[in-house]
Amino acid sequence: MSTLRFKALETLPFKDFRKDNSIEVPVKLSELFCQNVFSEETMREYLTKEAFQSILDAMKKGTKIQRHIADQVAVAMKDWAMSKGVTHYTHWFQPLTGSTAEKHDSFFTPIEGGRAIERFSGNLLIQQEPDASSFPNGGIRNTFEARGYTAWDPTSPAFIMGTTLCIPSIFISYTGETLDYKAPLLRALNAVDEAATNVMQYFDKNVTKVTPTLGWEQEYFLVDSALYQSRPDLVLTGKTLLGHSPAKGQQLDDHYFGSIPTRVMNFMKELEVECMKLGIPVTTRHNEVAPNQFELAPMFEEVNVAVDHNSLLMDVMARIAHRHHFHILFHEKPFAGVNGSGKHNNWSLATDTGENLLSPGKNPKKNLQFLTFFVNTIKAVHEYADLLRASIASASNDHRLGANEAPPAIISVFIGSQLFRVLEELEKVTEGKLSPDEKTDLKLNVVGKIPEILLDNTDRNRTSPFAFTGNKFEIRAVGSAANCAESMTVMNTIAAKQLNDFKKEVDALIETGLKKDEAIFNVLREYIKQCKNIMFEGDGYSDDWAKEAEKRGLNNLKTTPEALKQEMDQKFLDLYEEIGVFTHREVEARNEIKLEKYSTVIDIEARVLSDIARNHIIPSALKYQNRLIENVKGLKEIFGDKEFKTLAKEQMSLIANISENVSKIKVGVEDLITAREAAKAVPESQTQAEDYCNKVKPLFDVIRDASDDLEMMVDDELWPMTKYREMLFTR
Ligand SMILES: NC(=O)CC[C@H](N)C(=O)O
Repeated sequence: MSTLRFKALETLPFKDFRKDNSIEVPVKLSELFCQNVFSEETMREYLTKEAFQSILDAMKKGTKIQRHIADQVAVAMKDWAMSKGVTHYTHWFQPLTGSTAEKHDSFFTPIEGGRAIERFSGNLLIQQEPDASSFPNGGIRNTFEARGYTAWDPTSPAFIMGTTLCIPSIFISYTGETLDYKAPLLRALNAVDEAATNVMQYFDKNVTKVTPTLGWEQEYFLVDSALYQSRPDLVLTGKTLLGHSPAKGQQLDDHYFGSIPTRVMNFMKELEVECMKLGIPVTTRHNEVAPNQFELAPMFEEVNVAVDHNSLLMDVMARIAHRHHFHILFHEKPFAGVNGSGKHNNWSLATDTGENLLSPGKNPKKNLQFLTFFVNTIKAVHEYADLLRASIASASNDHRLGANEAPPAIISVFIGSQLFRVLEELEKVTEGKLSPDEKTDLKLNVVGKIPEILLDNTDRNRTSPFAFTGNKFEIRAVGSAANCAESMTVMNTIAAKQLNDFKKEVDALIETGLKKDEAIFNVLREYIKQCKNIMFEGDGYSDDWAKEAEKRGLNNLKTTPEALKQEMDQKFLDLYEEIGVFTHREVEARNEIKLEKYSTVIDIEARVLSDIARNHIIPSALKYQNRLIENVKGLKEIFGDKEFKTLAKEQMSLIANISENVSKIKVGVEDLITAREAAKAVPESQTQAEDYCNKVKPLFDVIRDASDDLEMMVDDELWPMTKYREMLFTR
């Protein structure tokens, strides 16, 4: 028993340090809230009135911060941070690598006479110039203009991690193109603010700002770190590339919402304390459906801050997990045969007068307002479904979509049968002017009924990629490893475009002499007719739905390369330019980056799988086969030619079976290597990704099937790979 698997398992027998790693948690978590954040309250304390007002204006109205104010803010930030033991600062940003980036610089500055001081200035706060040549740029940056800039985003508060002051920032190229997730998101958020505020003038002239909100739900797996280290596939790819499913998985539904294992609870508690200090308002924790799968969710926040908080959280989670001897898996499908992990994005729009625009109100006017934003959102998804699909595309999410409570790749909208009936009523609204009777009927019996309906809206559909859940839309298709900024940029861009179009159409009807409400009803009626085909209430996994969706003209972009190809449609390029979110060049660059990433991920998986198959699986299978051969030989020696044939029948069939699977693996690996090399040599990224998807990836199954069969034959004591049972049920 010399394999890594057994060494890892030996460390497990629940040594005390693994069991009791609990920390003291104050009863009032609220006391910790924002302790490490340069929050509004802290700013009020540390800044002059003028500087404080200027930051508030920047946050709320997007006004520019003047240089002398930035200097004051920098000094205040430094003083506050130093009072908490901070020595360094960093522009904290989110490049297209998928993780966060930080380069720490010290406040320490030598001055004349062998002396030194701690210094931080407005210049350094506003802009940094990281050596950025190694970040993904999709060909935007040539090496001769390799500089990139990070610029302070005053709309997301600075925070302290360890002994470093982190300043949320955007990341752009020397030539001004965005190279991160935040910069385009901010553009999309501004666009939807403007569009929604304009539409709100029909309903409430006091509204001067609309802020999109996001509440994400983060699903994840925890695996004992020793077991994790024993699986080269988990370490190098974040997922298991082989492994027979255990007899017991999630069939009994006994993990979901079950009592949280002590060691996990200790991890969660420490995590929550850290989140509180960082101002991440986490409120919910529970066991998810798959064994060793969990979820954490905060209160919703403004989208920009929510996105930053999610990126920050993922970083913090990984670190705290290590302290509890866990490794956290954010991969969307680390284990075959059980649920994968999503990051459902709950999206809505909030006004500066305190209203949620996707929540129906107390009177017919408010309900028409609700319907306006509700129908426009559905219409936006209808028009730009493929873009939404592309925003959630990744090699890892491909494994998750379409099974185990994750939605399929066909984008549809679920609103529940009762709201669906309301829309059907609205479809019947008369064209042009409405009679007084019809108006009253609409007010009382259709629009007026909405609040009641929603009170009773218990419909849930876990197979829907985009579901209305009473006062928000839940984008269920987003993967657990994704940066929510991607889907949020698309969501807010398409909502902005749709609301702009709506405003134009309603205004045009008002010009022809219709009353405002009549004009709105008329436009909504047409929208409902146009986008009915994207609404679907049934089972998203059924073959019937795939057929029906095709009839309805909805795309079923099953794989990332298909989705990314669609992203380059002229309609989408024009949309981005019109709303001012991306230039054509930026979209092309991002598309290129995603394609390259896809191919690279599959390439790495192919290599890891080949290595494991040849260096771990085949040798162990042969070792066991040799044992069997020895056994057969022994039987022959003892019992003689005739009798041994009956006695050794099982062993001989096993020997043959092992050989068959070993050859399948051997041939599979050879084919995989050939296909991988061919795909690697393809120069054009789209074709290359398609080759990796269609010619390389399918070969994984051949190897995996043979290996998983062997796992069931080979003596447990000789099997080198830590088993699913061990990874999923060690807590
Ligand atoms: N209960 C749930 O909502 C499960 C969701 C599922 N884990 C997903 O992949 O999205």
